[in-house]
Amino acid sequence: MTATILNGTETAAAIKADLRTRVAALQARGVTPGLGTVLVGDDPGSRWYVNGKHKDCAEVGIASLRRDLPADATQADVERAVAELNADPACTGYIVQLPLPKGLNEQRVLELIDPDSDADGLHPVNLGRLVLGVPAPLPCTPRGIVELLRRYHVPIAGAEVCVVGRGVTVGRPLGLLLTRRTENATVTLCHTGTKDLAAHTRRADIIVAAAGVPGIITPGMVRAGAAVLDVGVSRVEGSDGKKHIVGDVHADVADVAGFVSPNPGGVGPMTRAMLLTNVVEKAESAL
Ligand SMILES: Nc1nc(=O)c2c([nH]1)NC[C@@H]1CN(c3ccc(C(=O)N[C@@H](CCC(=O)O)C(=O)O)cc3)C=[N+]21
Repeated sequence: MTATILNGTETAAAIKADLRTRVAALQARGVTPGLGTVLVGDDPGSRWYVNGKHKDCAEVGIASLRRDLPADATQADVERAVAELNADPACTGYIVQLPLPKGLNEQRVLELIDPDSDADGLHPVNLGRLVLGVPAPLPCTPRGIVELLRRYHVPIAGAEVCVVGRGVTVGRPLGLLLTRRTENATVTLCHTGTKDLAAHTRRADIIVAAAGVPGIITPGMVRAGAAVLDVGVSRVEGSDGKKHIVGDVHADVADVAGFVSPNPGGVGPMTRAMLLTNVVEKAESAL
């Protein structure tokens, strides 16, 4: 079997085209949604992600509010940037790019974000709302995964989903999202401490690999025809001495699976599209 590619780049482009129309409708009513970012330091990866988010905003018509702080910014500096964005009426929602440089109290910063300005859906109050089933901005990567599956008509309701990874940005909230009544999947949440990982993945209709362990999902662990989504982001040095991004899914899985998400070009672009969606939805709901 050669798998159908779950093309996140193409799907994200379609979502952005739809958002452009919705932003134009908002602007016609005098509302311009704004996305804020707080970036601390000069980690090239973080800088690249934040630049990408502002490029996306420009494409869709969302205003960009950027707070770039130097690597030696103090806890008070970061907290001031957060307080400014909380108070800025032009800021529909914002994110604090993670990880923050060492020495800064990340948890404290995240808790200072106004939950109603949290574009990431990662504030403790919004994660709590997800647990309770109360409307809230949804975490972008889990939402992007569900949206990608939907657009390729991969059945979710009643499906056995094996999530590999218990991280706060992907695995854990994805389990919560997929088990809501509206998604109605059965989820097994595995992680690097799972005794017999293959026994769990082999039963799954959908495998989401978000452990951050290169190649942890091999062809023998995948049921024929299953959907396999690769969310792993590991930077490893190639034979050319350059750093490359490698995912959690072995390339040969595409010979067994029914659907695979490429990496890059799969869940990453969907994450960005869902961040924009959260901002546009918030602006629409405030009308
Ligand atoms: N507050 C916060 N919110 C985040 O959502 C957040 C964060 N911090 N910190 C870092 C992670 C990582 N992340 C990615 C988003 C898009 C791609 C993406 O679009 N990747 C492309 C290109 C990858 C490449 O070539 O480097 C792709 O997968 O095709 C990747 C990674 C969001 N994160």
